[in-house]
Amino acid sequence: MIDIEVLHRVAATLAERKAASPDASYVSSLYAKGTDAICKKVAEEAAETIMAAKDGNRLHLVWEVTDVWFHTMVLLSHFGLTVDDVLAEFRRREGVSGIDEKKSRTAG
Ligand SMILES: N=c1c2ncn([C@@H]3O[C@H](COP(=O)(O)OP(=O)(O)OP(=O)(O)O)[C@@H](O)[C@H]3O)c2ncn1[C@@H]1O[C@H](COP(=O)(O)O)[C@@H](O)[C@H]1O
Repeated sequence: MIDIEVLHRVAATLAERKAASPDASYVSSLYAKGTDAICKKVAEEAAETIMAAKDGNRLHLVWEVTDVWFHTMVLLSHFGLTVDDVLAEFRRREGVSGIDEKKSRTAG
């Protein structure tokens, strides 16, 4: 199993890119364009993920999901958040059945 340290290293690079020139860094250029542009990339990569899945292309699916993860990490970083905030939320939800959680929303 590949460890998740690569996500932490990428997150650290994303934080560093806040001080970089948009001319020299794709991530800095996204920060400079702002929230709407970053969200647009997330939406584009999500659409490409759907197309890869519908084509049944497993390699493209991995590429596109990686693009989605990467661009959502840029979005988190833009808001001062990191992959650790998402991992903490996964930890909070761990073991809570999605079915039970949905039922609890309407209970009472
Ligand atoms: N993981 C990635 C990563 N994944 C995808 N991409 C880029 O995401 C961009 C968008 O992908 P597209 O297929 O939509 O490309 P495109 O059609 O040319 O983009 P548009 O013209 O539509 O904007 C491409 O330029 C990819 O190279 C990434 N760019 C950077 N990283 C990581 O971020 C770090 C910092 O990158 P820089 O800021 O560029 O140094 C890198 O060291 C990597 O670790």
